[in-house]
Amino acid sequence: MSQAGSSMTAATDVAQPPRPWERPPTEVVGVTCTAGGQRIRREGGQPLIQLRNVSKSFGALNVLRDLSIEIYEGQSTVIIGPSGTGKSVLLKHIVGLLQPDTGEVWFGGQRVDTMAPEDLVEIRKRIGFLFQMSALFDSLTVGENVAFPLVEHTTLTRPDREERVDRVLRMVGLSGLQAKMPAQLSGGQKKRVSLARSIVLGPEAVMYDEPTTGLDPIRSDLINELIVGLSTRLGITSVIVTHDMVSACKIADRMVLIYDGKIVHDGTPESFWKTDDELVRRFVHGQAEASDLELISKGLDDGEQDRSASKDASSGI
Ligand SMILES: Nc1ncnc2c1ncn2[C@@H]1O[C@H](COP(=O)(O)OP(=O)(O)OP(=O)(O)O)[C@@H](O)[C@H]1O
Repeated sequence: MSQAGSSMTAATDVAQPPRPWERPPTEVVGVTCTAGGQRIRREGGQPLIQLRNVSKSFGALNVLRDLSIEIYEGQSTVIIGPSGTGKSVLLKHIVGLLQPDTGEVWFGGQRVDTMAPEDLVEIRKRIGFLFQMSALFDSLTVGENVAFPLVEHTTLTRPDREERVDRVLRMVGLSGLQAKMPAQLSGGQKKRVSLARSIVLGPEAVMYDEPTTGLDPIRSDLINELIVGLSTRLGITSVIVTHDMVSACKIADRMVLIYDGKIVHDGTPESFWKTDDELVRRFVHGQAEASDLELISKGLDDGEQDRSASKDASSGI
């Protein structure tokens, strides 16, 4: 009895840790940006891609708001931001899959958004696009999937195509899988086949839309290494949309945070972890906003009360 009494006293004396929304805003929690290791964040060359004052709405939804950005040759630029903030929409503007309501999009000194469809085909040969889903043709073999852009856009002979397919499959660590069907591959292998297809035409730039989504940490790391390798060894300009902060730290020479259709922070990954900007800190540390946490907490309180009320009712109290 006395023991129970003293432990109760001790429990009330112990200072309780602050609840998540009570944490001081400047407190650093979660990961730091060490995933890049010894990687040197590279300066880019000339601007290869430019969005100038781009605005884009879908009905009443304003997605991009007067957004301007220059993406530099040879650099890996990682775009981060909350879901639905327009990151994929931005990538689609670069390859001419979407046109801005106002503003301009340029690639390699050519204006993309007003380009005739036949010229756009030429631009798209210079830009690889790795979609969120692997988007492989299920009825074609791995080799046929990777060769597809060569059949569509080149006059290479079959042996030359096969030689090129072999080469890119070797680059992504999948040589010998030409005859497999996509259904026989793991998620990570499908991504790599898709990446091989994106680079088979020898593009100057590759757009990656959430390349590691759905992959385990080891397979994600393999994709990250490939992205870094393609950029540092082949000089491919990369634009990567991701929610994965570990990947972002590893891949990025430059990171850009889009919030509410605008760029709110732009710099090296390290600058994101050092900044005092509350919005940026919450995003990179994966901290929900206090107002959302309070709402969830209130909802859980209600749920708890409902549960104990229904337990009381079923036990006849
Ligand atoms: N073709 C379209 N027609 C109508 N609405 C669209 C279209 N494309 C995108 N949107 C809307 O624009 C908003 C931004 O979409 P987007 O895919 O760019 O978001 P995101 O930042 O990439 O999000 P996530 O991180 O969840 O992938 C979303 O609300 C989406 O529903």
